[in-house]
Amino acid sequence: MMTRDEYLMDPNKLVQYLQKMPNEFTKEDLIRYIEENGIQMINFRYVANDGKLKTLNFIITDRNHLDNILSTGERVDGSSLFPFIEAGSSDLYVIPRFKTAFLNPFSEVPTLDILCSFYTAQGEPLESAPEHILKKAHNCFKEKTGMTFKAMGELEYYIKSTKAELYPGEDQKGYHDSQPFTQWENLRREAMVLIAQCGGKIKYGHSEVGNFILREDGYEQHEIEFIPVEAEDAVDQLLIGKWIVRMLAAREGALVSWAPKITVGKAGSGLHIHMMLEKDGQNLCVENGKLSDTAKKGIAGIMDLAGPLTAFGNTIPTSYLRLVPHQEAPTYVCWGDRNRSVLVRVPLGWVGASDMIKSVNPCEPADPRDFSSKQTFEFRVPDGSADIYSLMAGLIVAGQHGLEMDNSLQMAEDLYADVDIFAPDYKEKLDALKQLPTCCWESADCLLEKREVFERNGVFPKGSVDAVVKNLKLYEDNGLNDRILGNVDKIMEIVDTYIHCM
Ligand SMILES: NC(=O)CC[C@H](N)C(=O)O
Repeated sequence: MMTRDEYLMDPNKLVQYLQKMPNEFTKEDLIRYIEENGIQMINFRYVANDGKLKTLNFIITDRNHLDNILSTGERVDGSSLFPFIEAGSSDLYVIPRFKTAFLNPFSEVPTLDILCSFYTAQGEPLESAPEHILKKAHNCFKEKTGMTFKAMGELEYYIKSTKAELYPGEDQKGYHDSQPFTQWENLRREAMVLIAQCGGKIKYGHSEVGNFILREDGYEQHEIEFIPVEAEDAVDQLLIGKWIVRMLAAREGALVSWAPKITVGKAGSGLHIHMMLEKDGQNLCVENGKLSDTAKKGIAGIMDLAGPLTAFGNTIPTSYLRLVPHQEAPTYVCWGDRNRSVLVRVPLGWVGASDMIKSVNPCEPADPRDFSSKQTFEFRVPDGSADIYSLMAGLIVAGQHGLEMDNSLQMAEDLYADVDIFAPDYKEKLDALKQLPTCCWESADCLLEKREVFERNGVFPKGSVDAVVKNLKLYEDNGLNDRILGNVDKIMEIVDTYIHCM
């Protein structure tokens, strides 16, 4: 086994150490690591209200300066980062979270990046910062339920292809394509390596359904999926993942888009979130080989708040072009197993998998417990326009809401759909189901209607719900919503001009 010292002296081992002992990593460890590994720069990275990754560079020339920034963070202009902060009293502090440190894979000189939290000039956490809201939501969840909320995201994106003359793939049939039918597998693989080096836990990567080969400037769709970790880490990993994919694409002169929909009638890009509820290291989503009541209650909470959750997860007009039937995106509030037409999907249960494995590899009988530990439930509504910190906080609130509601199990039973909900013989049941909002305005109204649930226990401060609502309503007020929804044939140009999403 490597010792703490050996880990800290090897630049490539930093991530492994931090994953083992994240909370024991001190400022002294960091300084030692920086000095022993010849780190020349530090980047503070943070996310304010627009969901974008921000950067502040420091060059390390003097030990006192280094000690200083690590101890007290740095002052920044809050009014340029958060719309609700006034220029008159705008100073904020960004304080590095040591356990998030990673070696920047793109820097010219050895550089350490550290994610930061926002604090006020009085030294209090900035209540309305999404990262802080997420922490509050998770702490409250842990305290009230005794469980840990784990999650992982699926990053779906389009990347612009150059014309593939030799091996054009088939339009909208890109799922799990291999090179050379897909042009950007290398970039995806490189991204996976770099994300892992920066601390991301990845499950797999593959090419997705949506590829447009009929256009001169075709697009290919890809996906990178993570492994469940604590909610805060899951979000940090998605943030870094998006940044790495975009950086690699920029290096190739290729455009990456997280836009929810780039052509109507073709596959959109989602940001599905899988969730898992854990206690003492045990996944509580499975009980006696079946989906547990705990998981069903969590699912009910998410269904009950599905409308308001779109306010955090589907934040731009094109988000609502994605939520249409027959495109593997949800439109109605219901849940099911293995079913991609529903709002919450319970992926393939692994009950019985032990026999399956034994029959393929006779000498490797599988332990069924290994499979039940993987069980998650997946919220399929969000897309790349999500402010992922607020969205995750919202999901935690919704999960807790479901565990506390009296009628959760009844609701789960009533809203269970075991078939394709768009099949003709399901019509009557379909008509009885609640629909998701169809534009930003409606999602803002849904959030306003349920704001009390999100504001409960002080998780979302009042001003932050208002800021989310204001942003959503702006699209109607400035006419962008009408321009997009009234010109769906031109959506590509409009999307190109305005929105490629965080
Ligand atoms: N395989 C899938 O689940 C595809 C999802 C789909 N691209 C979406 O918009 O959500």
